[in-house]
Amino acid sequence: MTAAHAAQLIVDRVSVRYPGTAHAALHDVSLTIQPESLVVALGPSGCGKTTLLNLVAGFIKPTSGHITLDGQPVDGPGAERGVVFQDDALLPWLNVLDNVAFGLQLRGLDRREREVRARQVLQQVDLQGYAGRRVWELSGGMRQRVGLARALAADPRVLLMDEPFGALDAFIREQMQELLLRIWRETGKRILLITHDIEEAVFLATDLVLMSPGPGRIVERLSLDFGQRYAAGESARSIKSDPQFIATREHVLARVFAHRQPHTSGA
Ligand SMILES: Nc1ncnc2c1ncn2[C@@H]1O[C@H](COP(=O)(O)OP(=O)(O)OP(=O)(O)O)[C@@H](O)[C@H]1O
Repeated sequence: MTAAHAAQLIVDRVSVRYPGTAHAALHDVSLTIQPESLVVALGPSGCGKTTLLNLVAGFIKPTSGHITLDGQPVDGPGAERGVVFQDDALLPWLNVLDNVAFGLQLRGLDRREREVRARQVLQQVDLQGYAGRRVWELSGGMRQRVGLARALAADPRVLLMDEPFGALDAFIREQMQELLLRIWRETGKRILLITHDIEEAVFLATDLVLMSPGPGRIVERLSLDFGQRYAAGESARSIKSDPQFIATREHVLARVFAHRQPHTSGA
């Protein structure tokens, strides 16, 4: 193993075919997530985004190909890969603090250590005043922040985010994107995020991977710096009204439409 491979998440020529399906859900997909990069996989429904994330999370295994994190094979779920789901997947009978601390209990930290760590990450997601609240008392955006805090609590090497803002309204969604960029800058975590929202993808990604269905595959890769500009202090409004941002968004939009599966009549 080279030193360069030691600090990367590598998806190497991975294919997945679910039993009884006509097309591979993923065909020959390769992807490298470098330190401090924020990789966004974007594509229409059915292009294999969730399959890709579930592979990296270790929830499913590839039919062929390999995945390694920092030189170690990924062959099941692990605490070094923190997952944030679209529906927050919180435990409704626990309060906010205990939801965030839950995974730490499984890892053997004592009560005091768990609480200190949970309060620290709640502060990172701007929820310091909400530790004692029940999760059903929170708005959707707040619940997603608890989900993010829970994933961060274990100090994972990679954050995996499956349409994390998909259920939120447009205003809260933008706030969450900005919060994510702030946390990314503060923690330097590698992030793999999947979305079907083009503006979100262009705004957040350092590496944008465009996917297409039938079979699910990567059709284009772009290196972008809009998220880095936000993290460096430029306002989201100024970035999103920059002609370069608009041109990139339009390019991506055209590519996504060009690769949509044709609509089957009668389907
Ligand atoms: N467990 C499964 N069994 C059989 N086929 C599956 C299974 N999971 C996904 N698929 C199929 O694999 C393909 C890719 O699905 P996947 O959910 O990864 O795509 P996606 O891009 O995340 O879609 P969406 O945006 O709708 O969630 C689709 O054709 C889907 O129907």
